[in-house]
Amino acid sequence: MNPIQRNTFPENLPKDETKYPEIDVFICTADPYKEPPMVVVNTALSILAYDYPTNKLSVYLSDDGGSKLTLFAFTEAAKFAKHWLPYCKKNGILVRCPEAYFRSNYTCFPNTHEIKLMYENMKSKVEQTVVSGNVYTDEKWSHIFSIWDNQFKRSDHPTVIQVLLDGTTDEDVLGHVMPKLIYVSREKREATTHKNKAGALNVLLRVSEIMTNAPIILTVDCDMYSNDPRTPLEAICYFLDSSTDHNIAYLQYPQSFHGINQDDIYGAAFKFIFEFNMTGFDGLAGPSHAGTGCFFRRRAFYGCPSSHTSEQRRSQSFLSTEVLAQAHEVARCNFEAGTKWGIELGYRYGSLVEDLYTGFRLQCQGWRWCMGCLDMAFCKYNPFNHGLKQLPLLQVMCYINYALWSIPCISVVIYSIFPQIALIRSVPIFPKVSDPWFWFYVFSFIGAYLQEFIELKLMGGTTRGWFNHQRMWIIRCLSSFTFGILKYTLTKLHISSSTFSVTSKVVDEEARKRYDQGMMEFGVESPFFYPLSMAALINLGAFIFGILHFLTYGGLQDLFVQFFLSAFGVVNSWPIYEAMFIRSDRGKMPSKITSRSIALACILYVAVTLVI
Ligand SMILES: O=c1ccn([C@@H]2O[C@H](COP(=O)(O)OP(=O)(O)O[C@H]3O[C@H](CO)[C@@H](O)[C@H](O)[C@H]3O)[C@@H](O)[C@H]2O)c(=O)[nH]1
Ligand SMILES: [Mn+2]
Repeated sequence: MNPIQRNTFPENLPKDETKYPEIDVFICTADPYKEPPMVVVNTALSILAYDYPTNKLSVYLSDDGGSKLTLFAFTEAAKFAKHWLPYCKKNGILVRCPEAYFRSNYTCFPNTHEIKLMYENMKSKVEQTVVSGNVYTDEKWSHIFSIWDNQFKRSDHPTVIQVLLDGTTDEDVLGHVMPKLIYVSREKREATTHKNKAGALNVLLRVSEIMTNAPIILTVDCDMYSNDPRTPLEAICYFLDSSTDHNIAYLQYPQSFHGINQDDIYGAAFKFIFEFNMTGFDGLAGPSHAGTGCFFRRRAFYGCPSSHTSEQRRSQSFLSTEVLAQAHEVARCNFEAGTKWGIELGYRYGSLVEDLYTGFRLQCQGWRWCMGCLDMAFCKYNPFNHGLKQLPLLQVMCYINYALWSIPCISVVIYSIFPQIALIRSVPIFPKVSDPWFWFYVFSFIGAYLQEFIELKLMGGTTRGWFNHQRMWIIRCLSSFTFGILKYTLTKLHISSSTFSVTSKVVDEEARKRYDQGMMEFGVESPFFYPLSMAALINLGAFIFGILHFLTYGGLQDLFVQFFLSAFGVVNSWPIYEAMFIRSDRGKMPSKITSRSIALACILYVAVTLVI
């Protein structure tokens, strides 16, 4: 209704940098094999190298993988940072994630080659360590790995907190103070639940409060490097500007994905969310929170805008034994028992999409700006009930749109199977072409698709990109959304439990090449493919039947809508037919899935025909 585009003018910030607020940055990682430590290190380096007073910047790494491999990678990163930071700052480098920088078309400076060599040495050292699983390190660091004894398990271990750059004695090669870098792996015990990412962030909230207590917090996923070193300066423009609302709880940067192929075959850029929905949300009560790339006011986590928390500086050095002991204490796994953490304090629990949910709850408290979605739709503080009491109606509708994101899959499943089977049985179920109601279907179909097309075009998308986007939506409905709803139902019936399964960030070079050529991957034996390939087969059968019907009896007046749906299904299923019957590369559909899908499609057909 009232989309907002914003601009900042960091050049107008006070010249006196001592007036800038301190920033605590939280990076989360959870698995050294799905999230290779080098990916995490690159993200951290892009942030350590920010153009921001280094004595005001502290980077905390939360390692839910409890991995000495990740810690080792960070000890190496701390050493490399001493060269990387001055290199970037002196030469005004824009991309400060070394991997992305060295992959780009970079300009050569006198020591570029030397730095590149250093980076590559570090990379191969870390990658070899990950493969071997054995850490060999210099004397300076070796003692910090002793905690990984035989008893130390990923799901059962004490808290580990290691200060890797302390902000005082650690200087870069030019003698400048470095930002602080702190590794935190919270205590894990098998008997306690750990609340996934929200739990990890709440531990970092408490640990950082004890150690540095910066009033501004930035949260980042481990694979989301920062692509602009001036980001924190832009962010503080909002927090320091006395003319803006003091109730700004958070400032969400859009996620932008690298490595997406030309026509985005997986519809993975989520431009709708970041370019369209966010600006619209902003015109209401503020954007939704998207998990990563978000600056928060620390006090937003502690209550309503009017409530006050301690923002005073601590007198003790953050390296003192007392401070470290306290930090260990608040990272204990049963620290939250009986407290309001996760309910009224910090990141809110109860949804696998802690980001959307926490943002929504913060806005409900009066803060401005800003299978889990279903948790959010049906929990105590759902948008319908809780939201309507606190937020404008349109804002609530935006959240309902996200909360019920997966529900349209019910109609997609129905529309991809039943009209087609009815077509094969020559049973008309939609109005004939001559019936005025036929135009209702034409209008709905064209209306929905044209709107999406225009919006994607306005965002600079290609026509193929739009086609892929709509195809992926159908694919998601027939796979992840359907399974998501099933899983949610089973969880609510206590037949199954919900878990946060971390997305793998490992790049398979062969699959990468296929992706660049625009080929989809079906190469794993995933049950997700069954509904998809069954629907593809049923649509193909119906389409062939429709053609035969037309050739034998002429006109398809009565069955036109059904024929159109199956033709549309066939066009959308093309990559699935290729994967089932034509391709021979490793990304093709496993033959077991193909044969089972054929059998299941036949069974479904017979079962439905017995009913209609
Ligand atoms: O127990 C856990 C589980 C996950 N993570 C971290 O959470 C982040 C996101 O996990 P990922 O597997 O990459 O999930 P995505 O679905 O890609 O993440 C999107 O969706 C999440 C849930 O809405 C948001 O938290 C993320 O910011 C957003 O990028 C990663 O850095 C993980 O290391 C933890 O720290 N602890
Ligand atoms: Mn992710």
